[in-house]
Amino acid sequence: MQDPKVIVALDFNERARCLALVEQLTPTACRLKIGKEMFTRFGPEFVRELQSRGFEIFLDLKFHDIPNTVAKAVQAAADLGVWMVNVHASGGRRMMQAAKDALSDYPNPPKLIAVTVLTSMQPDELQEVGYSTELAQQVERLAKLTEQCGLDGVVCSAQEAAQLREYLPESFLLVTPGIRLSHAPEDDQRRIMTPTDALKAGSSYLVVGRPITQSAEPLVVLESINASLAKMA
Ligand SMILES: O=C(O)c1cc(=O)[nH]c(=O)n1[C@@H]1O[C@H](COP(=O)(O)O)[C@@H](O)[C@H]1O
Repeated sequence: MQDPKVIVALDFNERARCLALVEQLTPTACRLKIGKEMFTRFGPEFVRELQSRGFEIFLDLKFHDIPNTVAKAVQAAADLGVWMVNVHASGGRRMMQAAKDALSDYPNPPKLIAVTVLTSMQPDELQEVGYSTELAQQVERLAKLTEQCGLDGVVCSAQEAAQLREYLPESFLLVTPGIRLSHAPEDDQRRIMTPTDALKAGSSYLVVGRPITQSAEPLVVLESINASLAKMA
């Protein structure tokens, strides 16, 4: 597969257990995501270890800080040679532009994307933290702002993908976590969708964690997702 659609979210507290899973996967079948848990425990060295096995890495640290701090953090991610890195769109225009500008001198910069509204959030929780906008409207607002700032795409739930695709070009990446196979538990996710529905709705990449990592047969699950997506091509 030239451009695998699945990004496997590696959220483990043990390096060895994580590597035992990674050994079953191949860079042609998926990319890998390292997030806050593993990066805080095992640091950049672990990212390099996975890269040395040929995997492209989405460094999911969701930077959200003052523009200068986020710009420097994004440069640190670029120096690490990751494929993708993210910030929170709610950090605002100046923060996102600073992050984008910080990558301008890199010949092959990571894809820079922004989180709109976390896929674990549901409408009442958004209201509770002070947003009076409808959830889908808030996603749309932040996606438009992200595009205006020149970033490569957004993280959103696949439930919003079709709506966003109405005015965002194919080249603008919609990276969608909250992917669940039918009948699987939603866990702490709230806005979920199956892999094929997500792709149909316009997702560019699917972030899949527990449905693969907690499965007794992770490779079988990954291969069956890839096969179902391939059928749609
Ligand atoms: O940026 C992300 O990757 C992300 C954004 C979001 O809105 N929701 C979300 O679940 N994620 C990440 O995607 C992964 C989803 O994992 P599972 O719920 O196990 O499939 C986790 O590593 C989350 O940190």
